[in-house]
Parts: sequence; structure tokens; C-alpha cells
Amino acid sequence: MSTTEPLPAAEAAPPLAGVPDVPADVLAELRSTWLPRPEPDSAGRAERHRLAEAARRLIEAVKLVDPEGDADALGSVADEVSDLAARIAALPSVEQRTPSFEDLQLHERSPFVGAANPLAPPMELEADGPVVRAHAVFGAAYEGPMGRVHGGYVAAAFDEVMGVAQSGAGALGMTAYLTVRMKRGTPLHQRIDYEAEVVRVEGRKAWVEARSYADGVLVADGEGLFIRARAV
Ligand SMILES: CCCCC/C=C\C/C=C\C/C=C\C/C=C\CCCC(=O)SCCNC(=O)CCNC(=O)[C@H](O)C(C)(C)COP(=O)(O)OP(=O)(O)OC[C@H]1O[C@@H](n2cnc3c(N)ncnc32)[C@H](O)[C@@H]1OP(=O)(O)O
Repeated sequence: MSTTEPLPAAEAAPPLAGVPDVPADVLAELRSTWLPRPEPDSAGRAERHRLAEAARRLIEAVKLVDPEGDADALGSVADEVSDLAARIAALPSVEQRTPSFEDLQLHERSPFVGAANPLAPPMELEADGPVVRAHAVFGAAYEGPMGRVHGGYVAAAFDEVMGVAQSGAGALGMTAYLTVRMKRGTPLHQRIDYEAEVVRVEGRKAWVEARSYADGVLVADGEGLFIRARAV
């Protein structure tokens, strides 16, 4: 399998005992903060996404630049980037106005899926009935062990995918705990595929299981508990 191919579609599984049958429109509403990723609603937002993408390339380039190269050239770009950061900071900020619905969506702002967030790889999400699938390519900035994703980011990516998949319980809650078994290193620079789904629901608690794959090979799996807020 090539490194860019998605996982083969899973065979239709029977509904899991202890998991409610949530209507498709309710699932879609609960997941709408993450997916589907809409087209930008304005020219400004499209340019902000382009800026975030450029900033991702900047982060990658800074992580990889050789300190044994030309120190003057490094100093010069450090000055330029510093000036650019000041120019961007001088533009109007979203924090100076009331955020719009679109500003608040996770597919806009999240550190994993957010199109406007340069820290986001960005991860792409897809709904497949009760299952949520995702994929991401992690660049050099995410490196922990040589050539592999830092374990904290491995776990955080699971939190994001499971956070969306908890919608299969018919509600959204906070992560109470998350256990991730890292079976192999998660490689940088290649597509990592994720799948997650709710396996059990009891009252306000929903348990979610997830797996990640590189080139079709399982690299990590885990489970998490999500607890929704008490009704007020
Ligand atoms: C924006 C759209 C999404 C909106 C979803 C709504 C909320 C999500 C919030 C933000 C989402 C933002 C971004 C989403 C991005 C990614 C998704 C991932 C989600 C997250 O990344 S989110 C951030 C990290 N997450 C936290 O920041 C949690 C901090 N924490 C708390 O906010 C509370 O701690 C809470 C709510 C967990 C529980 O509080 P609580 O007051 O409801 O709990 P309470 O005492 O009533 O216990 C009731 C029963 O749960 C058992 N129980 C309680 N805690 C447990 C634990 N930790 N482990 C095992 N069992 C536990 C008790 O033992 C009892 O069990 P029993 O009933 O059987 O006796």
C-alpha cells in the first residue's frame, strides 16, 4: 500500500450493544464543529488559511535549518521573520471583536484540525456512520524520537479524533481519561490514518476506542472516557 492511500473501508459492523442508535442528523449536528470542513466564508478567511499554511512551512523550515550554515543568513531571516510577526500582530485581531460562529469552530481554530491554526498539521476528518476516520501527516516540528512523532502529540491526536467520535453517544463531553498504547513509532512525513468509535455508554459517560495506522500497519491504539456536563 502506498503511504498516501487511505485505509480500506471497514466492513459494516453490527451496532454495538450499549451504544445508542443516534440519528444521522443528530450526529451531523454534534460533529459540525469539526466536520465537514466548509469552504472559507470570506476572502479574508481564505487568506488567513493561506497565511496559516505558509506559517506551517515556516515552522518546518525553521525546525530543519542547519545551525552550521551561514550565521549571517540565519540572522537576516530571523530579523525578517521577526518583522513579519510584528506586522501580522499589528493587523486587527479576532480577540478585539465578538467572535463569529465560524471563528469558534474547531475546524477553524483547533491545534489538530484548524485551518487557521499553524500548529495543526492539519488533520482531516471524515464521518463514516458511527465511526470517525481521520488522517494527518506530521512534519519535523512534531519529532520526538528521531523520525517519529513525539508521544505527547501521538496521544493528543487520539484525543482529537476520539473527541469527535464521542458524538456517537449522542452528546459531547470532556475527556476524563485517555490511554494510548504506542505499539510502534508513529512515523513523520507520511500519512497516519485514524479510526475511532464509541463502544459503551452509561449515563453521562461514553467510552471511545481508537486506532492509528501507518501504511496500513497498526502503530497505536487506545481508549478514552468522555463525560458530559450534568444537566442544569
Ligand atoms: C466545542 C465542541 C465540543 C463541546 C463538547 C463539550 C465539552 C468539551 C469541551 C471542550 C472541547 C474543546 C475542544 C474539543 C477538542 C477535542 C476534543 C477532546 C475533548 C477535550 O480535550 S476536553 C479537555 C480535556 N479534559 C478536561 O479538561 C477535563 C477536566 N475535567 C473535568 O472537567 C471534570 O472532571 C469532568 C467533566 C471530566 C468530570 O466532572 P463531573 O463533575 O461531571 O464528574 P462527577 O464528579 O460528577 O463524576 C461523574 C462520574 O464520572 C466519574 N469520573 C469523573 N471524573 C473521572 C475521571 N477523570 N476518570 C474516571 N472517572 C471519572 C465519577 O467517578 C462519577 O462516576 P459514577 O457516576 O459512576 O460515580
